[in-house]
Amino acid sequence: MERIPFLKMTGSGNDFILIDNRTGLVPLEGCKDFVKAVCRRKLSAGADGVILIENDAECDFAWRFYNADGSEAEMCGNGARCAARFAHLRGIVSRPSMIFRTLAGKIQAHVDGLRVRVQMTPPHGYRPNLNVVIEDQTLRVHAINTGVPHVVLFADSPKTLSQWDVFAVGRSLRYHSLFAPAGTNVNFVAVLGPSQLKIRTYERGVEDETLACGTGSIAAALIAAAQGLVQPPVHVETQSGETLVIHFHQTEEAFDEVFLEGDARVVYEGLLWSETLGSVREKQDR
Ligand SMILES: N[C@@H](CCC[C@H](N)C(=O)O)C(=O)O
Repeated sequence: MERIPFLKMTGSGNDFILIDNRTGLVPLEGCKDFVKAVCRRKLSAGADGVILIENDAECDFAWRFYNADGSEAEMCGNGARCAARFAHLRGIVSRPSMIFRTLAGKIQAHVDGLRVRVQMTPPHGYRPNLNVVIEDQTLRVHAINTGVPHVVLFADSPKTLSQWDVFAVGRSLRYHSLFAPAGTNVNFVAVLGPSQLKIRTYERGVEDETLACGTGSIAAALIAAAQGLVQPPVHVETQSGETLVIHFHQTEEAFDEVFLEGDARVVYEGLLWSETLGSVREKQDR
């Protein structure tokens, strides 16, 4: 394999490896192993996911988004913000406004320096007030699909939120039969004010708590609004300490005009060497 140029970017603590794949440097078939290898922290560049920028006949570009475990996801809000800034920085799209294709649908984005705002596809599959039994406790959760599936649980206070065992509870809900076969991302949320939330997210495909999740923050804002707890625009404080802003219109039947806004930063640029990928693969195979 040749050396592959990439940018490492972070969307509020959700980190990604972005590759301009318009010439097919990374073959899409069988790229699960490649993704798993490059996302392994300490053994490679390490990231929550990989974004491949591809050609598209109709949009400015298309993307393929992969979680760290190699699974492909329909959407990623923080990744979408990084992809838009990457496309602008790399001259793939010279205009600050662009449209790109994802498996969830077309995404419009606007880049203003570090700040990127993306318009999301319409949320669907809202299932409020589900009582879910895990081990000896019954949890009240609310489900929604904001491009990928999410559930939201509300904590009584920021202190309760900080004490929650996000890994254990998140993992139990992620694999709960109620959300099978796709599984779900799991968001733990505290209300801080009339337009302010704090969030912790267990991410499907990373299989751990991440420092931020864009579609999860949107799910939290929409569900909190539906429950009468907040009003837009909603500021969501993530585990990285950075804040995401969620804009939307709420009607009696639906939410529309849903936007996610926040910073998308470049951490470094580099070349992936195949020797690293090879050694990681050998270790995984053992
Ligand atoms: N972190 C992302 C969501 C990425 C996809 C997710 N892990 C899944 O597989 O559903 C975001 O910022 O939205």
